[in-house]
Amino acid sequence: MKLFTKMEEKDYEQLVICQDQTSGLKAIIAIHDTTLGPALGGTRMWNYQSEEDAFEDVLRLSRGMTYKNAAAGLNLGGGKAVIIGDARTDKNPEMFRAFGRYIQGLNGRYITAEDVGTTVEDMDIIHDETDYVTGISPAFGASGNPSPVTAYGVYVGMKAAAKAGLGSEDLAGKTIAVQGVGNVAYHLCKYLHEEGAQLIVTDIYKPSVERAVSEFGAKAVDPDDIYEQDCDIFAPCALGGVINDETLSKLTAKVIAGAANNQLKEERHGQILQDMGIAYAPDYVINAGGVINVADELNGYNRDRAFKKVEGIYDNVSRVFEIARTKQIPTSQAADKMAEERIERMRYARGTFLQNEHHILSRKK
Ligand SMILES: NC(=O)c1ccc[n+]([C@@H]2O[C@H](COP(=O)([O-])OP(=O)(O)OC[C@H]3O[C@@H](n4cnc5c(N)ncnc54)[C@H](O)[C@@H]3O)[C@@H](O)[C@H]2O)c1
Ligand SMILES: CC(C)C[C@H](N)C(=O)O
Repeated sequence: MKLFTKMEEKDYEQLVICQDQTSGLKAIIAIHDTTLGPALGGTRMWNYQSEEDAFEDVLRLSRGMTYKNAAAGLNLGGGKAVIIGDARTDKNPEMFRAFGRYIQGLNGRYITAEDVGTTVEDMDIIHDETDYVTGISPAFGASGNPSPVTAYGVYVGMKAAAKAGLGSEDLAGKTIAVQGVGNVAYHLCKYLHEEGAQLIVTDIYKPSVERAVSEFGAKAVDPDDIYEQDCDIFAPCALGGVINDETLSKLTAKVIAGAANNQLKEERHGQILQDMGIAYAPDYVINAGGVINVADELNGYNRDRAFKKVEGIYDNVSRVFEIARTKQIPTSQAADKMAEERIERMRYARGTFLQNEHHILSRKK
């Protein structure tokens, strides 16, 4: 892989490769853009097939965080980290201590949190080595697991998407197909069930499916069958790239709104969704609840304030649909436009020289 060519393509600032033989740590931190502030984004632990896959993933995810944080109105740039390994079998405390020291070495350029494969407990261990970590235990006055808050954001964002695509934000009686019922989607299903939606669920991990069936009366289907289910809304809540040439022809839903990052396999799939008349709530706009919640820790965490900010996802998703409608562009492009314009405006606004710069981390001192 030609790393510099890759970095130049989307203007990445920095890649940090971390290795610690004793603990088995093999990690990559990618900092995409720090125009708005320090790069905040989670750490994913995943058993990548190849090192190249890990680089591809961390690069894509870190850029996604630049757009997510910008679109959410946060004074934070975008970054992400991946640890190569099996989250069920390869973890040890020393691995996260070593990783925490690498983060500390970046002196606040990168702030981490949870992502797929990492937990509050892992963040607490990282916190033994650095303050540049969020999503740590409430015992530290912090916000804990971001997943339930992400789910709340997806729920309110789904309502906005339903209004755009189905003419009403009321989800009672609507059929919603949920792909992956993990940490976020479990809580999402709870909100949807309470509102009276009919749920169809799938997961490669059977106990999660059984829980959704018994608690929410969901209908269970095999993972490959989820796309063609007769439904109003498709909610991708597992991994990325699920909206692609193969799956598009199977979809019956009029709305796509879910938690997964990087749902579109390629940018052109956003245009295809528009041509098909499917209302797509761009992933990084609708799933920003977790990062909004952990970012609140930088001000001294307040749960009510964080939830209030997360409620703003309804307006943000609506705004994206409005931009898409007036400019006649896909919602994926409308979201990019919204995020890029904010970054550009702030690039100018923050150009004035200050001897003692005040920024989001100044509050942590
Ligand atoms: N946790 C958060 O706060 C947060 C915030 C923003 C975005 N996200 C994104 O949302 C998604 C879900 O996050 P999570 O924290 O719930 O992760 P998770 O690992 O708890 O849940 C994902 C679930 O998807 C299942 N899955 C994996 N491949 C599948 C497949 N092919 N078909 C069906 N199910 C499959 C897994 O078994 C798991 O139960 C991820 O893409 C994550 O990056 C999470
Ligand atoms: C900062 C985290 C809570 C990030 C989260 N995993 C996301 O993708 O938004």
